[in-house]
Amino acid sequence: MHDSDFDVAGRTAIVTGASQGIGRAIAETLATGGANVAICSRSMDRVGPVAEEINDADDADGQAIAVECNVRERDQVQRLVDETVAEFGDIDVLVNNAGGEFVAPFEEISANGWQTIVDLNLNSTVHCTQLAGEVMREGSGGIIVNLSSVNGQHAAPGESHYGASKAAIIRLTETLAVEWAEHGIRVNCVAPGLIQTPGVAETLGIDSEAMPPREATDRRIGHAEEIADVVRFLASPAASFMNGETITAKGVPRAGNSMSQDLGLED
Ligand SMILES: CCCCCCCCC/C=C/C(=O)SCCNC(=O)CCNC(=O)[C@H](O)C(C)(C)COP(=O)(O)OP(=O)(O)OC[C@H]1O[C@@H](n2cnc3c(N)ncnc32)[C@H](O)[C@@H]1OP(=O)(O)O
Ligand SMILES: NC(=O)C1=CN([C@@H]2O[C@H](COP(=O)(O)OP(=O)(O)OC[C@H]3O[C@@H](n4cnc5c(N)ncnc54)[C@H](OP(=O)(O)O)[C@@H]3O)[C@@H](O)[C@H]2O)C=CC1
Repeated sequence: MHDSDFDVAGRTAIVTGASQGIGRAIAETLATGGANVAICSRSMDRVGPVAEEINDADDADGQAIAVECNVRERDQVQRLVDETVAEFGDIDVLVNNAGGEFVAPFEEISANGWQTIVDLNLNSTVHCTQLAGEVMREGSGGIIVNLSSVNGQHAAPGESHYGASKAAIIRLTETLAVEWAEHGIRVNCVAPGLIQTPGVAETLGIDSEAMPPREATDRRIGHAEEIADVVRFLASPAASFMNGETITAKGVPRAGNSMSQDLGLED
């Protein structure tokens, strides 16, 4: 009989942007599975309590450290990598989760506005992947999971900067899967549909109290934990034959951009 291996126990994972939302759920899920996690956000006041909560939790076997790091700044990413190695000895998994956007028509996005979103989503992924990847290449390989979006796969109005940066992440994932296979590094990607997070609540004003449970199969907005579980799969040996892939997680399959449908902007 085949014994499946979804185990992440004993691994060390960096999760960027983990003070709330999807990143926080990923950190909690990996730690519950026994992984040690190094989590970051721009503010120690916000990310520190998440690490404390993980370290205090009875059901999380893994340990957590919090690092203040703006992933748009390469020198700060280097410190995140160095502190992770100093604390846990190695980096097995990198989850490039930190990201964000504002919604605006293309003609109203200034040069700095465009640069900000590309830096936040794409260039931050480059910094983290190059610097953590160096540790992985010098060691015994590793696993990288990038966060794209259905907006990186399909067009949506007001999302030109975000969509372009998230589409680029998909192609970067595919390219690195080819380039770094010889180093024992797997690189995959998750493309979520609309997920209820504090960031989305802030951007779109969606009420988090009205969420149907995860078991519901109707048209609905997703839970952060439903993305975290996909990431945990990709971070485990069960995904050993997956490299360069993008897994879409958007609930009931529909053609086109599910987000605008979720928001009632399309049938
Ligand atoms: C069909 C429907 C589907 C709708 C589909 C909806 C999809 C939702 C999917 C969700 C995806 C997510 O990532 S959810 C998570 C999203 N949540 C967040 O991103 C919340 C956090 N947001 C932020 O921190 C900010 O919004 C963000 C801009 C990203 C970073 O802020 P910063 O302080 O670094 O930057 P700022 O200095 O404020 O701004 C930098 C430049 O950007 C410009 N800028 C900032 N906000 C702007 C705005 N609303 N409109 C125009 N321009 C803007 C500023 O004017 C500046 O340019 P100049 O004036 O020229 O200097
Ligand atoms: N929610 C959704 O519907 C979807 C989300 N995604 C993607 O999933 C990821 C997470 O989204 P979501 O959880 O909704 O986002 P949130 O806005 O809820 O959380 C974003 C997290 O990233 C951190 N962060 C933001 N900027 C930086 C930075 N420069 N450096 C370090 N940390 C940063 C924030 O912490 P702090 O403010 O403390 O710095 C926070 O912890 C993003 O890449 C997003 O694009 C993709 C598709 C859909």
